[in-house]
Amino acid sequence: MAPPRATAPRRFTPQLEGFCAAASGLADQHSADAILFLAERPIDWAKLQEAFGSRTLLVAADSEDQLAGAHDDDNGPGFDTILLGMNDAPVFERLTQALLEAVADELLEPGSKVVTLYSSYDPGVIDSLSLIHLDEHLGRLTVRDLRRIETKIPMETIRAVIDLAVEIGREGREGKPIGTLMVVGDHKRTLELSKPMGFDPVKGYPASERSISDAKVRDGVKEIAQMDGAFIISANGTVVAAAQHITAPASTDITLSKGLGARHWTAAQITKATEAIAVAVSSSGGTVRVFQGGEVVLRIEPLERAMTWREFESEHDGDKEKAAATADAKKPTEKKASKVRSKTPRGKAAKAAAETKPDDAAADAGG
Ligand SMILES: Nc1ncnc2c1ncn2[C@@H]1O[C@H](COP(=O)(O)OP(=O)(O)OP(=O)(O)O)[C@@H](O)[C@H]1O
Repeated sequence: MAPPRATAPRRFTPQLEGFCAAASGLADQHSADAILFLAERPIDWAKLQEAFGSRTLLVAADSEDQLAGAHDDDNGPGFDTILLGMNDAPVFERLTQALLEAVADELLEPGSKVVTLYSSYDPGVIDSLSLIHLDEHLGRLTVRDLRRIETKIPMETIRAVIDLAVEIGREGREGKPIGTLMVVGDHKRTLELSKPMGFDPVKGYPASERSISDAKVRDGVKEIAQMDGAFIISANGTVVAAAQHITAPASTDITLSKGLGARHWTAAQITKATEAIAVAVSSSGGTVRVFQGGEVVLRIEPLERAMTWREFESEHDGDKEKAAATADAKKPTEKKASKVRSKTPRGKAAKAAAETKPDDAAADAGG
């Protein structure tokens, strides 16, 4: 394990000044959307802001100590901050996580260009600069990303459901976009918080004919997804019920971005009330959002290139996690994915996105 990084304030050295100027120049030359500063200790934040002028600056760090004074509620300059808690991870993993979280918190668009400033050779000294195109960088969804969704539900089931959701979001049905909601795991409790909306098309079929690992069942799910309501899927991947109205209680400590309606609030609420994971496909745009514990933990954008489940080799424990290339990855028009873990203090931009409370959403959705 790496030693904890020092948190004594860093001097604004001529080298740091030089890197800030270089980052600003690079950002201007490439019309970058933001500059991400990976801080390892507090800094003269006012000077940092001065160095970047009106350019959008995000500050990421592993601990609150390292961000001391950088928040807008600290009488500091008020940067958007991202808390990582990945002290012993290699710098490129921390950068990736910072970018993913910035997308999750809507501080960055998934297709943004970002100049990053960080320390890679000399701990605590800013000595490196990169220009990152998020489309390319976040397009590789790793098994490790999914492992961050801590759950008892087998990864195979989660991956199969996400693959299916991504297909539904991309393809729609008969040329029309469709949205849907799939609630996975903790199905007994979820059933208690649901009621049929009418005809349940999977009722009466034996469990062996309702497994989402079966291509025919996946086709059936795509067909049924046009109907109102949610699918309830057990942890082992059996479609337990379809066209269900989820009646999970509204929770006051859920916040979602403005624009997300009843389907997404339902996903947040059912995952707050149970151990389930919910996968929502938006009918407007095909974005897939994965919810756990009442919040979005993964967002997959309907981008142009293939989504790949990349084999990931852990640098920490030597574990080699096999991600079989899915059938999806071989299809020519597949989407790319970006990953989200919402555990950061939400920044200014996210707040500016005027988050709504459940009651507002219910009103928006007409009930
Ligand atoms: N409590 C619920 N249980 C199951 N399905 C629901 C529930 N609430 C809404 N839905 C489904 O979500 C559909 C879309 O609702 P709404 O447009 O308000 O959601 P949304 O979050 O804005 O999703 P989208 O981005 O797809 O429009 C409804 O027609 C219904 O099928």
